Amino acid sequence: MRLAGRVSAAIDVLTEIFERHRPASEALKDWGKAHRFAGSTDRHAIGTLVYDALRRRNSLGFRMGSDAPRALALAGLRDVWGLSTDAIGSMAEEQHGPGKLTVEERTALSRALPADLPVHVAGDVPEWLVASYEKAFGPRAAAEGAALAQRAPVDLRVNLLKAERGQVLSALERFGAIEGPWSPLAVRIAAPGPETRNANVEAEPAHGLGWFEVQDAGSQVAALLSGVEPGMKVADICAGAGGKTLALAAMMKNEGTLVAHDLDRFRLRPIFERLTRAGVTNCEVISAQDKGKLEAAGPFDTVVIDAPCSGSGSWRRKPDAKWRLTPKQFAQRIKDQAQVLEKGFQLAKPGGIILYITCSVLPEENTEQVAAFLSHHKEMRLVPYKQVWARMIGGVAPDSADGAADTLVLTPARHDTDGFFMAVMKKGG
Ligand SMILES: C[S@@+](CC[C@H](N)C(=O)[O-])C[C@H]1O[C@@H](n2cnc3c(N)ncnc32)[C@H](O)[C@@H]1O
Repeated sequence: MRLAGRVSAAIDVLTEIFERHRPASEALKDWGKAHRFAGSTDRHAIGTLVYDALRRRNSLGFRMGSDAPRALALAGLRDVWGLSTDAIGSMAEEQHGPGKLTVEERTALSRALPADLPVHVAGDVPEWLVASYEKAFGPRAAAEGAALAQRAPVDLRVNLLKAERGQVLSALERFGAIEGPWSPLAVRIAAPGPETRNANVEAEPAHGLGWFEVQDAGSQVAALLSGVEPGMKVADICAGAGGKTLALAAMMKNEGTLVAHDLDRFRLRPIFERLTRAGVTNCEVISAQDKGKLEAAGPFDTVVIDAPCSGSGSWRRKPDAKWRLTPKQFAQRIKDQAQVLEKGFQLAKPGGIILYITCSVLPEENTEQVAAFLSHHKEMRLVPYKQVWARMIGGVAPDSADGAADTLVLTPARHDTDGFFMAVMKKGG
């Protein structure tokens, strides 16, 4: 396929996503199934344009005066792919292309945008969340939003139960793998562009051997700040597919007890295969159907709560979720977090640690949630994250993106990771 055909396909996929409220990944998969003639390079380029347009829906829509699929795709070619208006115009008129540009489209594609764009446009943030962004980041709200609207690299966590970082770097040399930021276990592969294919690292023998897992460097830091050590009794009570669980098991060197639990047994399902591949031998998986079993396994030295959240810190990777989130869902997540924090409190032993994590940058889910929890539990206190960082990671800990002294917000703009929040809390003692 030539670019013209790929752009038309991207417009069709965006239409499907908007009109039928489909997740982008599913809409793209279905398009591929229905157009078997398209090769993997075509599918990759179409997917790249779809995701680029979704990440920057507000700013691209502002440029065009419309956020219709065609407008977003054309503006994406201009603002993200760097094509000139003339190049877009010629492409559009080719066979299978999206059709001749109108005079209005040409004007919109050629104009310079004003410097003082509102935050929801400059930062590609849903308008109803601007107040939250400003609460977190003050005058840097737009810059933080804009960084969350860029393509993201692929980060891997080296599994020390099976390999060293040097081995993984060598195994993935042809993908241009380099050391990732902050975590001593992080390996990074640069974000792919339209012409550079995604590194399908999970198809590599080194992945099959359990040498690494795909995990953002920020998520790796979150696991490290749990402070867990070999021999401890640890519960990961929102384990999902086990991203943090695997990291915790490696930190424990398979010594001690690790319990992985999740309310949703379907989310938990992939954990079994992942634990086996990673060589984890000290983990017991307890689903919500095993009534009373989690409580009976406690109390725990450390309870890790990787809480359900808006996912705002992952919007580089799941940009459609950014526009799908509703105030009602957001309010529900906040209630869920309060509930799971209570559960964690019950499970932690006196003197134990609770690590509260979200993959969000929004204060309602982060500092405000923790403040509410601490106000109900006078025996809980925050352990400044820099103390734990010094012990577990070493070197100078970065400042939190929201300026907080004791809790840490990592962001793409400030730390070159996905957005994450972590609060380490101690129960009495
Ligand atoms: C952010 S995801 C976990 C991601 C996972 N820890 C990882 O690293 O891949 C949050 C999880 O919390 C689970 N969850 C929500 N409410 C819960 C509750 N009250 N108790 C336990 N798990 C809960 C959800 O099913 C979801 O799998």
